[in-house]
Amino acid sequence: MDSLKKFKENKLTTKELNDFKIELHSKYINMLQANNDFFKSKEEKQQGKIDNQELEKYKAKSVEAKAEFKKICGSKIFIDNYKTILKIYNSTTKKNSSIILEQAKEELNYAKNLKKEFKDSVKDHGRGAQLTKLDKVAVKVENLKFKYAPDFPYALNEVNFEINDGEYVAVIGHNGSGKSTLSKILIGVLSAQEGHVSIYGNVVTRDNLDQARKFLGIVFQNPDNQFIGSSVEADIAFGLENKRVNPKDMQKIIYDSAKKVGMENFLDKEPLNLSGGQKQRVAIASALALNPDILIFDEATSMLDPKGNREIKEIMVELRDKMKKTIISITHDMDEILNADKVIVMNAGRLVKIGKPEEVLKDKEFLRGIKLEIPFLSLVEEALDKEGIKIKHSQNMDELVKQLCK
Ligand SMILES: Nc1ncnc2c1ncn2[C@@H]1O[C@H](COP(=O)(O)OP(=O)(O)OP(=O)(O)O)[C@@H](O)[C@H]1O
Repeated sequence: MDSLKKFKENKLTTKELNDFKIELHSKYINMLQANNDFFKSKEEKQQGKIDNQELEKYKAKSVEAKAEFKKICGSKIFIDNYKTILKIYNSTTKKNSSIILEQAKEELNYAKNLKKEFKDSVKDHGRGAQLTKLDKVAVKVENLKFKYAPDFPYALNEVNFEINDGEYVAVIGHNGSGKSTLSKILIGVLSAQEGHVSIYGNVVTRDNLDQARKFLGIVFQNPDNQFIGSSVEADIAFGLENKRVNPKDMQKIIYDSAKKVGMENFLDKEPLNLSGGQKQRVAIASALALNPDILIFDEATSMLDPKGNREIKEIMVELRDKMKKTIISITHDMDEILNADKVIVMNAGRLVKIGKPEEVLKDKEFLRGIKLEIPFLSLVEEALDKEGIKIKHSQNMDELVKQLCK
């Protein structure tokens, strides 16, 4: 049988491969969560809040989650497929002419590496990229198209945008508009079928993905499942240890990163006893320790109470203003767009608007039409405008009040 035919018979479909990557990601997150719950229950047991039986339940859940993660890493559909493809690939003599086979090997190699990389992708960014900055544009997305499977509709369709170095960009859109898909592509969990992502002028490919990721720090939605260490200090240290940072330098890096988010007095605290906002601050400190240029906040405020939500938004602004970081915030929270330099509006997989917040907010009917809520502040500005009171766009209520009281 020729190798192409053999390959076609053995190939994972796009859908199977994408499902595998997503499942792997989700099992990994579950494992972290269960691990944290177990840590927390140990402390609660010491404090006499729960009994041994309860503690054992948490332990069992954590063991189960670890086993599930291991299971998916070694899942038959994946390993068998990978081995078969490799065997066919290795036995074929006309490697150069067999482009499909070459692509298949790459694709499967990539998926295989994911299990190694996932630990890193959560904690381990910005470790001094080896790729050179070739451009002032931090992130450029060109004609990006992505489908979860060939017969599915496009989850992303001809998406184009640029994010300049030092810019704060909010990506908004109703459920199903493509925000999560875009974020998964930016952090390299999924790869687009068409189009490119460039980071500082480097087109991201499978070969340089790991290096390109070093420019990125990521803060996820759920503050609880981003911890690995048993104290704030250990947690921030985790990524540094992985990068084999000289232990002599670590103390200072940990302290400085914690200080940037106002957590320097919490270094010996157990992360799970912190508030949601504080946990997210530690997650930001862990990312900052590796000095990434770009920070992606993936719905990072959505599980926080109003205080935590405010804290994190303020930190995002500070990171841009004081540390000149590029901020990409993928969010449901329309209020957040007021802080941004640029807003990207997604709808049904397409980028439907891009511009400064005041430009995007001009067309309120359009935003309402794609089921987006207008920020309260803009409604106030609109009402004032109708009364003939002209004011500049404000980022928050304090600014608005100041303008009115001038
Ligand atoms: N794993 C998947 N398999 C198949 N289709 C998917 C998968 N994940 C998302 N989709 C589809 O892709 C499209 C974009 O979804 P996506 O999750 O990126 O949107 P979103 O804007 O992040 O939505 P939400 O705010 O609800 O998270 C939707 O039509 C969705 O149904």
